[in-house]
Amino acid sequence: MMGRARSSLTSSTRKLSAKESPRFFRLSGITINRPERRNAFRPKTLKELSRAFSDARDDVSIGVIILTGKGTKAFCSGGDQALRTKDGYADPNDVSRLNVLDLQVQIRRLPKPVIAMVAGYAIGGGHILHMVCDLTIAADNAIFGQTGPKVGSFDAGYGSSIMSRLVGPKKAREMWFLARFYTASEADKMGLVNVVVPLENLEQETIKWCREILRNSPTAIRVLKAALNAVDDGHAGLQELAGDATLLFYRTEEGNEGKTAYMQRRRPDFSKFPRLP
Ligand SMILES: CC(C)(COP(=O)(O)OP(=O)(O)OC[C@H]1O[C@@H](n2cnc3c(N)ncnc32)[C@H](O)[C@@H]1OP(=O)(O)O)[C@@H](O)C(=O)NCCC(=O)NCCSC(=O)c1cc(O)c2ccccc2c1O
Repeated sequence: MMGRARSSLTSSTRKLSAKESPRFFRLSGITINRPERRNAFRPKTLKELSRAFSDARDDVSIGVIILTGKGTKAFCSGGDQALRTKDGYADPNDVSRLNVLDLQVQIRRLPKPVIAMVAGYAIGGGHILHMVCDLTIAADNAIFGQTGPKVGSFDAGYGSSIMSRLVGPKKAREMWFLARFYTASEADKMGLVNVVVPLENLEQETIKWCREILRNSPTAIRVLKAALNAVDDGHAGLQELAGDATLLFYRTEEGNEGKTAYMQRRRPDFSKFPRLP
């Protein structure tokens, strides 16, 4: 699969072939690498994931990010229950927190599309990670579900609200209250995923979707992601969208005139800029 290995995570960038890849058309693959634990995440895993997402965000040559799990048995089985404490999750000799919540916010607000590439189980906190991604490409062996009420946990944040948006309030109640597992084809019918493909085609299909996105305007996609999240994310969503407006303004002559005038100790001259209808 994608990239070079680190201890519990692989994070790498993968260039498309020169023919189809102008300089700015690249995708980044981030892999949770604990297949022996069905890719359950530890706090350390989450810190590494956060760093990898941050690197991919800051790399202006990266247009799309793929999040996946190592192997074909699981995308992610949620928080490592062996590291669960009374205050959250903790690596040995570290503080306890529910640190996956920070990663969910990071993915949600990252101004590039994040695609979950799911083979095998996407369960518990792992199921929520795929839901906060912008798109989900699922293999036909994928299985989706929450276990919270069975293992004494729940995610009443994005794990509930985004799910309800995706599958509707009745089905979201079913997923959480009964804690059943759903096949890829059931998930497809429920609107939890974008497409289901044979396992052997999963990576190829995901890259195909990335290429289609990469052909389109990065600014349009950036603003659309912020806009599609804005209402649900309240002030934080508005801040993201508003940040995009400021970013675009900074790139205009009008925006630059204000800064230049300040630096040149003169009054700004905005007279030549139209008051658009
Ligand atoms: C995912 C499974 C259905 C897979 O079943 P399968 O039969 O294929 O594999 P095994 O059960 O034999 O698993 C192999 C091996 O991995 C270990 N393992 C698997 N998942 C975990 C896990 N989450 N934590 C620790 N260890 C795990 C398993 O014990 C086996 O080890 P051996 O030593 O026996 O070989 C099935 O594995 C399964 O149901 N797993 C548990 C799923 C689960 O309940 N996840 C936790 C949900 S709660 C959560 O994720 C969560 C996290 C947060 O950070 C939150 C933060 C804020 C709010 C809520 C949160 C939250 O709910």
